[in-house]
Amino acid sequence: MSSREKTKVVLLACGSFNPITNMHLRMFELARDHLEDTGRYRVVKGIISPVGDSYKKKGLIEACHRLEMARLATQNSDWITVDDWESQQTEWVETAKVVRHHAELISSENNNDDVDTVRCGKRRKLEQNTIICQSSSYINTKEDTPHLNLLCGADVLESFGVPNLWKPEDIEEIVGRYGVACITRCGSDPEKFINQSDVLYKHRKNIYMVREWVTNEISATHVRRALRRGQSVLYLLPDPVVRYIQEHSLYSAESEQMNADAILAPFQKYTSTN
Ligand SMILES: Nc1ncnc2c1ncn2[C@@H]1O[C@H](COP(=O)(O)OP(=O)(O)OP(=O)(O)O)[C@@H](O)[C@H]1O
Ligand SMILES: NC(=O)c1ccc[n+]([C@@H]2O[C@H](COP(=O)(O)O)[C@@H](O)[C@H]2O)c1
Repeated sequence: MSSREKTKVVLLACGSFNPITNMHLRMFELARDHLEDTGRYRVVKGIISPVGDSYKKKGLIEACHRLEMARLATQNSDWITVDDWESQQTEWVETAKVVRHHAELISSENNNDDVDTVRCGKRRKLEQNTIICQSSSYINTKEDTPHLNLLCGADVLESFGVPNLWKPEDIEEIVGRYGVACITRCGSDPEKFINQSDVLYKHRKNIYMVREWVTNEISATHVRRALRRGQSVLYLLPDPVVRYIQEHSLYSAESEQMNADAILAPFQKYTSTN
């Protein structure tokens, strides 16, 4: 399959990134390798979308710091970017809505590309939604619009089963319409979980299981704990992130108590309507 025939994919990771770790970055590399190894996909972009402060997770520090650390971590990447749309919303945004927002952006950007291709006067043939621009031998089709996949760890997939955490229609939309690239994580058994869930089993072909053979339990929770105890976090996080944390004295016993008495936004939202 030539690279032009491959489906373009954008990987979107939603999470706390409190703080961003090397494992978060590695997830993107693993998923890109896995998808491209199939010979059917070309991963064109990775997006990191830190959750907003109104998510109310215990120990969640301000989004401005989490965003800045994510930006520092990806400053040398030529394909992973950070997006602040989600974190700028006044209320917590369901992941399905975040995915939809980015899918719409990608679609509108791609449609603009079509218009530009036509406007540049190089259009030779318009056939079955296919615009062939001969001078650059660039073929742009409606099918060429990159497809969005949610990138997550197996714990997020398994959290779909937690009562009042996810709306069933959101799970259906994320898995059925977009698809998920899921990185294995110690202590999780995503294949078993998929088999036990009717909706995940129905859409199992849209779930790309990405195995991390070098089992790696770098977690943001562990990093925050080490920081509270004055232990080194070097090599767990990108160096500029370590420096940023030191400069701003982030992550203390006090910051870990943030939202300690709050109810996580999805529970607040879905429990009260039941
Ligand atoms: N070691 C890991 N292996 C696989 N996936 C991971 C790993 N660490 C984080 N992820 C994934 O990265 C995404 C963003 O993670 P997020 O920051 O929300 O949680 P986290 O890193 O598990 O942090 P915390 O420890 O604070 O819960 C999630 O999809 C999560 O599953
Ligand atoms: N119903 C939902 O859309 C829903 C529920 C729980 C977590 N999430 C998202 O999952 C991500 C990871 O959350 P945790 O850091 O709590 O694992 C966050 O971006 C959060 O917004 C979404």
